[in-house]
Parts: sequence; structure tokens; C-alpha cells
Amino acid sequence: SGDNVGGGRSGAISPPPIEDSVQKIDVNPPRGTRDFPPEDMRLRNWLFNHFREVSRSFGFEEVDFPVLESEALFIRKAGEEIRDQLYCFEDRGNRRVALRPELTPSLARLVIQKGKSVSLPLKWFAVGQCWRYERMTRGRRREHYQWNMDIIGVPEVMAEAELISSIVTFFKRVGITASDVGFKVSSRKVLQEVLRCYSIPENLFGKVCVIIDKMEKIPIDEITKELKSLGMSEEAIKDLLQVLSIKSLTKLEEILGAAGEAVADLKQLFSLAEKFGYSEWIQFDASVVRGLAYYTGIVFEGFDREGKLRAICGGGRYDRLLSTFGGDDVPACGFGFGDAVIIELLKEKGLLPELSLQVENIVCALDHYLQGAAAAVATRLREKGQSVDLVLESKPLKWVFKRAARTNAQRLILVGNSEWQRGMVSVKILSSGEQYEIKLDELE
Ligand SMILES: Nc1ccc(Br)nc1
Repeated sequence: SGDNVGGGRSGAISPPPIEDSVQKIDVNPPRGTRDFPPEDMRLRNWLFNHFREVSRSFGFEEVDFPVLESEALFIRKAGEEIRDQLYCFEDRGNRRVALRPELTPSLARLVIQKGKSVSLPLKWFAVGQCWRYERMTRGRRREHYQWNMDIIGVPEVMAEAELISSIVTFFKRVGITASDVGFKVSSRKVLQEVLRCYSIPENLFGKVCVIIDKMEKIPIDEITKELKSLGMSEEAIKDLLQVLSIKSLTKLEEILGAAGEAVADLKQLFSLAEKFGYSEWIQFDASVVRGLAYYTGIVFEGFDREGKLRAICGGGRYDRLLSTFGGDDVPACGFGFGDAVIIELLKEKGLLPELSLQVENIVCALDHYLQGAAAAVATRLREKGQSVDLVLESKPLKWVFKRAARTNAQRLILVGNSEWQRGMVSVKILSSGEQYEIKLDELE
């Protein structure tokens, strides 16, 4: 029946010699990346389930994109860190590609690709791994998972208010309160209106934002130097930094007047926050600009009030992104929420959940020849929706009890000869120790 290939049983051919010398491989994951062994994967699933349940409760649909994208999707000339750390390379087809550093450009690409086949507004969410290539000198991670929610096709500030509401909903679900975290909210239109007063060219807007976003990270004279290199005068820089220090919307209105879009948008957002019931979570802070060049309006970031951690999440309006990719001028806003800072915050607050392995049944044959019977018992329970850890080899009972304890099994089902002859199995409820025999067809 056909040639024996690869040393089948009949006409056995000895397997080829192992040519490659066995060399010990590095069993750690690549620098800056993580494995998720079961206990870490349980926490990750717990977190992502909350992300997904909140998104769905807001009527959003899940989407995803390739981790690998054309490098062109992320080439922006605004001096962003995300560009400097792009994990990019040339593939075997000589194409310039990159591991995505964020999800928003992929989302914009898919919206454009879908074109008229989708009706606006779109409410999409994604949970995806994002990458950066950072010199390991700083020993930081090179990958993280980001939860994104985006609303495409709604120009009103109601969209940003809805997004912030979804994040507040997530925080409440995991036990975080407005005493633990807040949102700093501003609008890039504040910056825009100041720059216009000094006739700073629009094309410098993105670059100025990226520089301003470094305010808390590099010395102020470095900020001033970089702004000067863009051609801003000392007076313009002084006024700009003065406006950016404003923490009150009333004060902002005094400076910019009530007629501008910046003040109108922000007043509308704070009014909607009242209606959504999360006023205590948000505060105006003109210094918030976020580090992505494409934001055009409201921007916000979640922060821990103790000031120990980096930003928990961030987002805003990006009304021009789709058109810069050649798509129609479609308004859009969204946020990114990383999987690292939130876990640090939950640890700080003692809110990490206890997540142990749980299995409902462990099934074990008491003799080797009853393995088939044990398989039948396991299958029957599984068909009834029960989880079963089937002991796959002959093991001493002591071993089985130890495994049942480690897996927090609720029931131990033993398949023994005398019981099986009578169509029975023996059940032990591990929490109470109660033990009884039961007919197989009554087991559930
Ligand atoms: N954009 C980005 C990607 C990966 C990590 Br870790 N941090 C930021």
C-alpha cells in the first residue's frame, strides 16, 4: 500500500542521522518581548475580556489588521518618537515593511479600503500587539498590547465624550475610581489659535505638537530651542508656553475669547461629561497635546493621581488622517490603552484579580485497560459542556489527587473495574470529600 516513506512500521528504514549538532538555544523570548505562561495569560485574558465587554456594551465592533504593515503607513515627518523607534525592515521581496507601532493608521487604511461599502458612523475596536525598536540601553519593552476604540464619521464632540465614557466604564469595572485616576483634557485647537496669532505656518503644527508633548520629559530650554529651530520667535514661544500652563477653561476663554472652536469644543465636552456622569474624572489642562502628529482637536490622557506612573491611556480627534492617506475627508477620533501601565496601577491599588486554573472534572482510569472507558466518560462530560482534565497515562492515585488539588478540580471521577462492570463510575466531590457511585448515563 504505497511506499513506506519516512520509516513506517513495515520495511522499517532507520531514520536519517541527526546532521545538525544539538546546540542549546536561548529559551528566553527576544529582547523586549514577553512570554505569557498560563498564570500571565489568565491575567491578560481577564484584562482583554474587560476591554472587549466594554467595547461591545458601547455598540462597537471588533476589527484587526496585520501586525506587519507597509512602512509608508507610519512615515510622518513630525519628529515623533513613534517614527524614530519604528520596527521596520526590508522583506525578501525588497519591500519596506514595519511591525505596527500603533493601530490607528491601519484602521484608517481599512476604512479607506472599505470606502462606500460601509455606512458611517463606524464604531470599531481592536486589541492588538504593537511594536517599537528601541535601543535596549533603556531596557524598555519592545512590544505591548493596545486596546483601541475609534469612531469614524462623527464631527461632533459627542464622539470624544462617548469614548471617554467607555474608558470610565472600564475603570469602574475593575474597581478604579475617580480618586485613583483622572483625565487631562484639552484641544489642539488651543495651540492652533495661538500659532495663528503669530502666523506660524500650518505645516509646522504637527511638529510643534510633538515638541510640546515632550514638556514634562525634557528641560524647558530644550523645548524652547526646538521651537526656535522651527522659526518661532521668543515672544511667540513665551505666549505659547503661557497659554499651555492654563488649567482653567474660564481663564482660557479670557485669553482666547469665546468665539474660537477650541473653547466651544471644550465647553461642550465638559457639559456632556456632566450628562454622562463622569465630571469628577476630567479636568482641563492646556498642556496636554499628546505625542502623535495627526491629532487635530480634543485630546485627552488618563493619568494616575499619585503621579507615579506614565500615562495610562490617551486619544483624541484626528480629522485629517484619512485624507492624508488619500481617502475622503472623514472626521475621526479614538484612543489607545496599553496593557502595561494599567497592570502596574492595579497592582498599586491591590486590585489585581485572583485567577487560578479551574477545571470541573478530573477523570482517571484505575487500570490501564480502562483508559478507553475513561475516554468515553470524559467525552460524555465534555459533550455536556463540562471541562475535563483526562489523566492520559497510568498514574498512582497519589499523583492524581495532587494534580486535582493543583488544578482546583471540583470532582474526581474514577473509572474502576468492579464499578465499570456494573455500568458505574465513582465520583468524589473534592471540596467536601463526599463520595458516591453513579450510573454512567446519569453522570452530568
Ligand atoms: N508605540 C509603542 C509600541 C510598543 C511599545 Br512597548 N510602546 C509604544
